[in-house]
Amino acid sequence: MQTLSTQKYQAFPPVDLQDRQWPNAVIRQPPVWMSTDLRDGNQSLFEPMDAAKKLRMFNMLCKIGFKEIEVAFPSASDTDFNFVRSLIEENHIPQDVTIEVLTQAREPLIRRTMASVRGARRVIVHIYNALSPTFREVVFNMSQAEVKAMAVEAVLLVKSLAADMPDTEVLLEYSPETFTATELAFSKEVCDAVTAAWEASPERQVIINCPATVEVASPNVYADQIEWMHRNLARRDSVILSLHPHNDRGTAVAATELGIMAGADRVEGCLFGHGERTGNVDLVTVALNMFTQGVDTGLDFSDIDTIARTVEACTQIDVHPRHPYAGDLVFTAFSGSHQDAIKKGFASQSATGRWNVPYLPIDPKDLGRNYDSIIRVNSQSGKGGVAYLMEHHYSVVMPRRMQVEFSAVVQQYTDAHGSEVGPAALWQLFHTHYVDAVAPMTLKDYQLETHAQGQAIRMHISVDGVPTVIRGQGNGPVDAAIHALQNIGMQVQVRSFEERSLGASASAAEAMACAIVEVVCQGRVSYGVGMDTNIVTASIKAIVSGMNRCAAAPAAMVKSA
Ligand SMILES: CC(=O)SCCNC(=O)CCNC(=O)[C@H](O)C(C)(C)COP(=O)(O)OP(=O)(O)OC[C@H]1O[C@@H](n2cnc3c(N)ncnc32)[C@H](O)[C@@H]1OP(=O)(O)O
Ligand SMILES: CC(C)C(=O)C(=O)O
Ligand SMILES: [Mg+2]
Repeated sequence: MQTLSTQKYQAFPPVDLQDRQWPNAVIRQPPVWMSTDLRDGNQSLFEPMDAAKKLRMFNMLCKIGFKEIEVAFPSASDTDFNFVRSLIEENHIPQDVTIEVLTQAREPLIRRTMASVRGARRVIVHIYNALSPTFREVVFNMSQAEVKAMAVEAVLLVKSLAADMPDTEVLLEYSPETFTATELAFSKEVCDAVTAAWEASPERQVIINCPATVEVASPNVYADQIEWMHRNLARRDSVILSLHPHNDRGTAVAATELGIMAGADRVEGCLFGHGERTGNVDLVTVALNMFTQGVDTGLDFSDIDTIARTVEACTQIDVHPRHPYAGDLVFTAFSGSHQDAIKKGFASQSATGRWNVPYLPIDPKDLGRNYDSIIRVNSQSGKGGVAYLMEHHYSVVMPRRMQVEFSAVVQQYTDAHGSEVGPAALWQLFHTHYVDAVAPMTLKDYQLETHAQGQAIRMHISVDGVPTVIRGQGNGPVDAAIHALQNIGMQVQVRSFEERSLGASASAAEAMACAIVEVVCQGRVSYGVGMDTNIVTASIKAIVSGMNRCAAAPAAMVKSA
């Protein structure tokens, strides 16, 4: 095996911030959200979105509630330029939404960018240049002063071009690209120069966006970097401090949350974490994390499935089934103890409305998802999940001991088949093992008569194919049937008896009565189930089913009386 050298990499140096405040902060307000799905998200697709997809995504972002949307890099292509033009000329931009456009800090690109937004009511012009030592040395071959001048000249150019567009309110955003890998003091120096060149004031704020262009350290380091900027930037009241985390280390969500705690006002990212390489921060997760802490985020993810399907259609990339909140499997519990706890949690929801269901940090209903997919049954499942599905889909409420008995049946099935068993297959198993347990004894028909002492029954049964008529009396039909069976020498008793009508969801069995009896027969105990439109017939069938199951039960499935 090849031994990799640890000399190749080095630890990121900690930020010198002795009295950091962010660890004690609590997020109580949402940040300003900015979606860059149509820019950073779009530049990283195999097939960038065409105009129709971009418009579909734009409309959805507006519907979710984003008020700032980076719609393009207009100098990159005619597609992007024309998309901005069409948004403006065809009046697609709601009054309360501000579009944003990105450009490198280069004169021709800035001019083209400004041309693209002519006529807009309000626009954020976003310029960037990389500040880190590697970029200064390797990409630009420039000194710190030259890189700083590049940023300032770009700001002055935007300012003068904006002055020629009196009908358009132009806001400035500046990003020191590669912020996380840049000396903090130098980032501040350039950002302060930008703020001054723009003549930012509390009434004319500038957005200073500090990107983790590449995530290079643990999220607490990003938080330190942001708090350092928050405390040291000049004219802080004239600055909207913004985050733009990427997810190279898989910690973009954490970095964003800590960055907000550290003083940031605004967050840029993409739905489901689309974006360059490992993606931008996932705004769905960040916002819903906040929502689960009681923060009103201003973003509406109450139909998360439609949002996910739309993003998939536009990006041609699937949302992972385990993606937080939106993945197909996130509201699914397979393992037995989880299913049991969730079932109990649902049953005990209090009137206070406070969500308190084990294993589920959010109510699936708040995302427009239903409970159907929550509990699924495979070989890791236990009685709780099986019982939940039978009750939820078919209104069959099994007594606890029956749950144990039936889950052993299901376990045998899943062990043999190795795959998930859905509600329909469970229903089939339930029929096979209980409702259809009609041998060796079968009930053909019966007649009941009411007497002063109670009821008399005459039952036509067959045992091992031999037809027999039996008779008995009792204080009710079930009691009479038991006596009829005992009268021919059958050792049978009913230990518990329950009946209920099956709900409308039991499609195959609408208006059916379901009787469940716990029968003791020949020293064995088993449950029997009878279903019929007539409640008495269902009860007698249940007794027969229980006796047949006692007769057939292998030793391992028999529980002693
Ligand atoms: C981190 C981010 O996501 S930044 C956004 C990145 N997005 C994109 O680049 C998508 C769209 N980009 C494009 O269409 C093109 O790259 C353009 C139009 C911006 C530029 O195209 P070109 O001029 O052909 O340059 P190219 O694509 O090779 O980019 C490299 C050039 O950009 C320069 N550059 C890179 N970043 C910046 C910057 N922020 N400001 C100024 N120049 C920059 C490099 O120094 C290099 O210049 P050089 O050719 O003089 O050495
Ligand atoms: C242009 C900037 C904001 C960017 O996308 C990045 O640094 O990741
Ligand atoms: Mg980016």
